[in-house]
Amino acid sequence: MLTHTLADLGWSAHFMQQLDIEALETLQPMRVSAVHRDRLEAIGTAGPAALTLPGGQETGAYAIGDWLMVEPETLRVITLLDRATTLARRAAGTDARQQLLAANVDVMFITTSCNADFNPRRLERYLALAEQAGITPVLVMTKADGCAGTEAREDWRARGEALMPGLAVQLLDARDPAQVAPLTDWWRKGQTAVLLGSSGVGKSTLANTLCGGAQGTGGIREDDAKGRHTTTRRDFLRASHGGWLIDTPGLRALRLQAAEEGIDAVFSDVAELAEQCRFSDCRHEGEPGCAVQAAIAEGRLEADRLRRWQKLRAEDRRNSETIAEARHRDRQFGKIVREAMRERDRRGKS
Ligand SMILES: Nc1nc2c(ncn2[C@@H]2O[C@H](COP(=O)(O)OP(=O)(O)OP(=O)(O)O)[C@@H](O)[C@H]2O)c(=O)[nH]1
Ligand SMILES: [Zn+2]
Repeated sequence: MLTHTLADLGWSAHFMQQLDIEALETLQPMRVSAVHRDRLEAIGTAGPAALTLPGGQETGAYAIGDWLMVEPETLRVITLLDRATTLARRAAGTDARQQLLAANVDVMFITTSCNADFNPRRLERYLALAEQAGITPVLVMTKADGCAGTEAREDWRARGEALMPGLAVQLLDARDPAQVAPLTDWWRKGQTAVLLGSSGVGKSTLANTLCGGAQGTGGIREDDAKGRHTTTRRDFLRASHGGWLIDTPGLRALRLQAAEEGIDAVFSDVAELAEQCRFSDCRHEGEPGCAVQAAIAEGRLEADRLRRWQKLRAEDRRNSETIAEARHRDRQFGKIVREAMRERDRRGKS
């Protein structure tokens, strides 16, 4: 059986410093590799294990990639360590609760193709998400083999690089291991990456090339309890260079929320200009002394980029407001419940 050191699994000072000597001597760190409704799967230096939760706890509070301190004999989860990074999304429908998708992610491979899939608005959303979460984004542009010549390739690269100042961009054929290998420049041994991108851009192909055929697209075949073959998807994959890839369906299409700082990081060129406007509440719509409009007039900034920044900020504000409103509603509901209980107590006493 393949065993890993803690460093192989992504352990770092961030987690170490949360522990005292006693915890280090008596408990064992393990990393969550799968979250099921009733149990967790995790990997430690002694290998993989299924873990039980302390009485009555649900697995919803845990995410793939989490670090836990576990009692070695009983395999009981004792503590969940503070995350270095968190990826979450709003639960479906009107429910504004957060659904955890992945924890302790270092790199986000934002995947698009050198064709009509390339959509700045969508890609900027993903970039803002990464920036907001403190995860390094890398733009992976697949199907570069379809480009007609070097000029076309460089054209695509330039379009990728224009999405955010300083963005790392990699053009490649997702099926070719040699072209995929440079991604490890941003994704070292023990580090954890996620794949984001729309359907058909080559995420499964990329996962396959990165992690070796068996673990990618179709999942692995396992015998279930009745001896049947079942194909299970694995969401926590080990790449050949020793990095980890979290590839869960929920992650593949994330929506933006409460990401104002992330958005401004992606549009730092526009945000910096906006700070130089004469009026601090400048709407950049023709007010005097508008540095943004001046930059557009001088050809230093694309007018489209300003529009996309404004739209994204507005969208984020809308989504974030609904969360705040939902929290308010929850508090109101809690108040009603407490009042009802007090009323019941009063009646009980009289
Ligand atoms: N020529 C070429 N084809 C590619 C490349 N990457 C992916 N493909 C092909 O594109 C198709 C879609 O790739 P997938 O890996 O299934 O895409 P996906 O992003 O996983 O799609 P979903 O599972 O729907 O999210 C497949 O036929 C791949 O073989 C590439 O870099 N070059
Ligand atoms: Zn302005």
